[in-house]
Amino acid sequence: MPYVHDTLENLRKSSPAQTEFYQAAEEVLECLRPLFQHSPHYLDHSIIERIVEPERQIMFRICWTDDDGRVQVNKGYRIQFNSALGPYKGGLRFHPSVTSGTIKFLGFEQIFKNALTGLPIGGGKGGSDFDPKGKSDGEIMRFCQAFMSELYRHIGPHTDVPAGDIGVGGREIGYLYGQYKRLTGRYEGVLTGKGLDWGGSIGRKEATGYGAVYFAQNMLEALGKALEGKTCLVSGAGNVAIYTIEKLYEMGAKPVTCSDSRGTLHDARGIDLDLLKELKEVKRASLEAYLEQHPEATYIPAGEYPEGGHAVWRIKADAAFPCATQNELTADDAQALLDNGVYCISEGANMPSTADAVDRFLEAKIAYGPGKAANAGGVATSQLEMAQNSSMEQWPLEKVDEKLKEIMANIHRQCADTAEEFGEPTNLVLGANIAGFRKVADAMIDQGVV
Ligand SMILES: NC(=O)C1=CN([C@@H]2O[C@H](COP(=O)(O)OP(=O)(O)OC[C@H]3O[C@@H](n4cnc5c(N)ncnc54)[C@H](OP(=O)(O)O)[C@@H]3O)[C@@H](O)[C@H]2O)C=CC1
Ligand SMILES: O=C(O)CCC(=O)C(=O)O
Repeated sequence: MPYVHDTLENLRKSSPAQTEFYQAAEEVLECLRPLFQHSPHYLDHSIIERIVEPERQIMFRICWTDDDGRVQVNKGYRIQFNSALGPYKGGLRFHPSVTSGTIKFLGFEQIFKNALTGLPIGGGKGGSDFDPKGKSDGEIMRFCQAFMSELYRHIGPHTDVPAGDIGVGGREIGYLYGQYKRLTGRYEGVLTGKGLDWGGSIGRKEATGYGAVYFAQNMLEALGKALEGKTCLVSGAGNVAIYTIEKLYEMGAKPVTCSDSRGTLHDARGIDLDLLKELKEVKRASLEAYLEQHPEATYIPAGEYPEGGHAVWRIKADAAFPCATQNELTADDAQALLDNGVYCISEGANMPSTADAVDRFLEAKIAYGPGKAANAGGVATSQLEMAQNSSMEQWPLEKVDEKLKEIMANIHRQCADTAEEFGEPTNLVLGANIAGFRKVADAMIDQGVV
């Protein structure tokens, strides 16, 4: 199919250093080949050339003062990728590894993820190369205020609604919101993930992790299995990992690992969730401190596997939940998981498996839920927060959780039905990409050449 090949070639030339974006685009476009055979009109409308090009990219300088009185400078980004289905929606990532390519890949994935939710939200993403680690509360606040001093010009409750991602949680959303309010004088739903007393939705903090577990449950139910009694591997120790672990316990499963950038924690009796929350949400400490209360657990420092593999994926289990970051799970890790009998993978993180790892899972025909489907519960609940803000309401947990369950079941059904329609019933990557693309592409055609 020359169109797919040519578009990828052009991207390779026009985005030379954006390897993660290229990886994400290649996966989506390769999955679309059977769709174009069946529906060539998408090619006549040049949808693939248009969909890989962001509608707008904003890059800006952030100057802030550290606790020693020195002026620090960081880069800020917001990408407004596609608004065919609604206002741009997607998180902000603060991490030293962030480049324009990182934000571009995340924004691209967000288009299809948001489409799969069935809610009226377009795709966007943003962030900075600012490193929150080791910074005081005052430094975090001054950085967030400086970041918002530029961002506020580009966002609004009906244009672009940012939220959290790596390095951006409730504390940062609070400082960002305060500065938006100061600059604009408006109290409105311009960010999601807000505090529950000032416009936040009950259940948003938990939603990405809970949603990834609901997605796993949907995949297992289709196979006549359940999560109850299963041993589970979780990577990461942040927002998504913590609430994945919480929901796994509620489902009667046993999560035995979590990890951070320094290493992996393995507690064969099950991770002590209260202690994990205290270490990560309150003290912002390293996982090693867990051993002070649980000396029988093991801590494996990162770098143990010289070929780039990760200890968290080398432990015998039934299901795995990658919840840390992109490309954290390599082909060797995938093989180790398969060799150890893992038959269900639900991705809480965005693009955590390398392309080769995804191929191994698809070849093995295990239950594999790609991030853009499995972790969509977070952004979906953000849209529920927007709906509550618009109507000046706050819904009870039961209502939010019921909707989240329904949305995740719907996403699973769409992915599975579309995979079936295109003759690969176990391939939810194909199903997610075609189902998400079709919604956005149809809306783009309806709205003309803009
Ligand atoms: N928050 C949300 O609602 C959503 C998040 N996601 C995705 O989920 C993933 C996790 O996000 P979230 O939990 O919010 O972020 P947090 O910042 O809360 O946690 C991130 C976790 O991942 C670890 N981590 C980050 N980068 C690396 C790295 N390069 N190597 C090893 N470990 C790393 C961190 O360890 P350390 O603290 O040591 O850096 C930390 O434990 C990301 O891929 C994000 O895009 C997807 C959908 C929604
Ligand atoms: O809640 C949101 O708006 C976005 C969450 C997010 O960044 C993601 O889905 O990757």
